[in-house]
Amino acid sequence: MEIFDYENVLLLPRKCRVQSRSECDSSVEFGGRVFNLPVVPANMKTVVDEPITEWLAANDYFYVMHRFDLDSVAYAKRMNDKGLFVSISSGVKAEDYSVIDRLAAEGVKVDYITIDIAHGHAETVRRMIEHIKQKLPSTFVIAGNVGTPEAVIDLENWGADATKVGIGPGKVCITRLKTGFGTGGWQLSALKWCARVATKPIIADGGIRDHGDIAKSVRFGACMVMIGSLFAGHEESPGRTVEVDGKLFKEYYGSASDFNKGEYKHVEGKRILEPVKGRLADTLREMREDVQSSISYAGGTKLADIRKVNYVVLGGDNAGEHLFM
Ligand SMILES: NC(=O)C1=CN([C@@H]2O[C@H](COP(=O)(O)OP(=O)(O)OC[C@H]3O[C@@H](n4cnc5c(N)ncnc54)[C@H](OP(=O)(O)O)[C@@H]3O)[C@@H](O)[C@H]2O)C=CC1
Ligand SMILES: Nc1nc2c(ncn2[C@@H]2O[C@H](COP(=O)(O)O)[C@@H](O)[C@H]2O)c(=O)[nH]1
Repeated sequence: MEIFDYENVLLLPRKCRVQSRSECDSSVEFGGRVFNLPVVPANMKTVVDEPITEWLAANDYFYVMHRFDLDSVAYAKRMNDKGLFVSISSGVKAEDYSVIDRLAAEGVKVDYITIDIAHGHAETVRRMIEHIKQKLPSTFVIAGNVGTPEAVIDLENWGADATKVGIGPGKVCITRLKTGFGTGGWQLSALKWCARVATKPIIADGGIRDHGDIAKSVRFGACMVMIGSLFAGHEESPGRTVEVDGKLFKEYYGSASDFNKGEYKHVEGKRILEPVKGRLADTLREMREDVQSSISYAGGTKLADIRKVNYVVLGGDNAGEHLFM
């Protein structure tokens, strides 16, 4: 099996078919809606909050609200009242079942639910998928996180409408160090491996360091790409602003860090500082331009055309050119 990651793969251009990159369509259909970009900010407390998710929904970007210190039912109702689509997160504990029950009992419309736990290839996730499908049958269910084809096959068979792939590639992740497991360091080839068996959309989650990594994720099978660190350092990001030597930073911490959990138990995340880098809308505009450019290099006009390109693996035992997946 080939092992590679974002930093040692490059995609190969094909003859250009457009006169301007503005002709390239970066939009993606996901769960019955069309979004401007195949990109979603991570459902983490230092990445999204209510105002950011409102802005994303109102401007045709996909979002997943986090589930920490939040009344998800009240949040979903507020989004309903504003006429915005609802996309929330769920765990698998008793309190998460009661959230689903309340949403159903109170008739709250929920468009997307992401079941998001550390080790998503688990019977607990199977039971939660079944519960959501029974109580909220029209809700699109995303389940994860996983890192193997076996897990993708199981989650799909258990009723998930999409799976989220990535165990440990995140910038504030320490799962690899604490447990010895994960896809950190080979996330892109793990994605490729999972996409080969998937029959439903995959969200590639974690490890994106540059905008070009979005096109690489699409090339290797992602329909959507979840990003934390690249979004965490904006002026409106919810993380605390910290000044160091006259420079402004935003706090970015893992959902499984003691900073998020409030205690040091089963900690698999850390805290870092991200330099403040302007407004979120400007980054999204630049990402869109970069993805449009990626599509043009792929010799295409739409996102799916990126899937057709060849690639090279730079350095290491797997180095060489690859004609197809
Ligand atoms: N993508 C990634 O690499 C990772 C992401 N995270 C993120 O951190 C957040 C918190 O995750 P998590 O702690 O799972 O959520 P929760 O604290 O909601 O825990 C979910 C449930 O799963 C159990 N659980 C968690 N990990 C394992 C495991 N390895 N084996 C068996 N049971 C487990 C927990 O029990 P108990 O705590 O008693 O074991 C708990 O009952 C999530 O948003 C998650 O996505 C966390 C780690 C890795
Ligand atoms: N192992 C851990 N992974 C975590 C934790 N908190 C979040 N995450 C994952 O990271 C991505 C974001 O990755 P990035 O490289 O874009 O910054 C996020 O979507 C989660 O899947 C954690 O505490 N431990």
